[in-house]
Amino acid sequence: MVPPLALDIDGTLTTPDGRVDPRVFELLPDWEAPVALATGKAFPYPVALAGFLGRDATVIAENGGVVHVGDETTILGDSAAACAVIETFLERGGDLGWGGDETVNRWRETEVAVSVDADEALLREVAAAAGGVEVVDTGYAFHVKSPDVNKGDGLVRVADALGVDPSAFVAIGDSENDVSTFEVAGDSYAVANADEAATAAADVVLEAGYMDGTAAVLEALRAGQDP
Ligand SMILES: O=C(O)COP(=O)(O)O
Ligand SMILES: [Mg+2]
Repeated sequence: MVPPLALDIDGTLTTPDGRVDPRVFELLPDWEAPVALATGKAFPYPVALAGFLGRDATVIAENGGVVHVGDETTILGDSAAACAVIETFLERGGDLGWGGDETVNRWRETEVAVSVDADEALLREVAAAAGGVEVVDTGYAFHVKSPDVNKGDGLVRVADALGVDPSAFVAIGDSENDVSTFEVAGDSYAVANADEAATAAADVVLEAGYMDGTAAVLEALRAGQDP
């Protein structure tokens, strides 16, 4: 029997150049246990991925700000403090770095994502002065979010709704926004490209990066082996 999964998306189910690795579509559609997609991306992205996998949308989005399980969506984060920080950041000459009519934040409900090419020092200075927010660096974006939500708490909520012990989950991820998931899941794996925080928090650091690492874990679990 395979375990339930908590899977990060960027850096974990993707290739180094940011594509969804095709093995995602071989390994996950028929996974015979819940698969929670736990991501910093805005809510529609993991919902779409789950849909294209032919699976129920079991989703922790926006770093835990939005959780969807069964037929219920719960908004846990509050974007007010993050939006105030972004307003000041922009007033002080900062730029989100996504270009014109960007789609990174268009459907984001509880936090604001800023490009890794943006002025990090200014963003952190404004965030620290305002308080009530944290800046999380996923390697793909800086997320200005409420410190009161995270993927791990989202996973507890998902597990409760599914009637599964959170420690039954196997988690795989690559960055500091996965640390809370690793703390909740029974077994945690950091892919080889993981940042320092994820590497330190994981039970196991994989030899292979991106989906090469993730696929190795999933294939072993499917074969009933210890990854
Ligand atoms: O949205 C990001 O910055 C990273 O997304 P991830 O949590 O799926 O890696
Ligand atoms: Mg990631």
